Amino acid sequence: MTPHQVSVADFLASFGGDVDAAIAALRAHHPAPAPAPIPRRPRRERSGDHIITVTDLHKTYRMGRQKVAALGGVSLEIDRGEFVALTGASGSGKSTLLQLIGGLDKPSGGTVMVDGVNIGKLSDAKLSRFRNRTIGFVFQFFYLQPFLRLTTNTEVPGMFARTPRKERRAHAGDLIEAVGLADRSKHLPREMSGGQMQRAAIARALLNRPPLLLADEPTGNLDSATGASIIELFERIRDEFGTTIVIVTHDDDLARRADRTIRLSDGRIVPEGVVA
Ligand SMILES: Nc1ncnc2c1ncn2[C@@H]1O[C@H](COP(=O)(O)OP(=O)(O)OP(=O)(O)O)[C@@H](O)[C@H]1O
Repeated sequence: MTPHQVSVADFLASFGGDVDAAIAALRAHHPAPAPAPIPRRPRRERSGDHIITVTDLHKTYRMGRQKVAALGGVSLEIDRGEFVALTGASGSGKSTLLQLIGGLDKPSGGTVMVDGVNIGKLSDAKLSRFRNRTIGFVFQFFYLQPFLRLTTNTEVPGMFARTPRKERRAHAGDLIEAVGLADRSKHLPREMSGGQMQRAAIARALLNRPPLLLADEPTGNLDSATGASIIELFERIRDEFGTTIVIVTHDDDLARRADRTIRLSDGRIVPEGVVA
């Protein structure tokens, strides 16, 4: 034994045999390293195969006599397989734009094409079928059914799509595993953490194998480490399933991870390179 080496027994004895005190002293001496920042992935080449084309989109909300112009002529294209972050100050129109792309609300003017379909031309029934097949939605507050266990919660979009029970159950199981919740499949939402509930909501959004995933502040209700794991999950989904992902976010870490950021200001897109 060199003069600098001390046996475990001697080391413990110097704490009067108190193991917890010895561990605390070791931790203080070697603090846990700070989590490594998530490396920035190289920006992808755009394919030019547009899954979303928005042209001169306007949205004005009317509240009695008052009019609020939420979007004032937005045009954009998003490629198949792209991961895009919509950013901008509060009230700049991000959620409104996401809702119009998802067919959850009607524009006051302009068109939205998703997967080759002009969604403004669809009847309500056709739009609802189209949405269920083509778009997965993820929200800040998860919106899981509180009384359904994880497997059944994940199956819900398949019930609306009339997918045979056996098939949708098997796919729900695969997705639950893919989002890292295999050991929680019998849990109710209240028996899961916020990060686990968001993973569950993401698994559910993917059940009908939609080519497009829209997420409104998906990390808004999570701490930063949990948020980072959700960002990684989105990247994996984009890479493994080729899903196009569009996210509204205030989270700079999340926006930096996207292939492209589209910034809104007062209901319009800020041209790249311009400081809003
Ligand atoms: N249902 C509504 N009725 C009336 N005005 C609305 C409605 N929804 C949004 N607005 C207004 O439209 C504008 C854009 O709102 P939107 O929610 O799209 O902004 P946002 O950028 O997503 O904001 P935040 O980051 O705060 O969520 C805001 O001025 C808002 O007050």
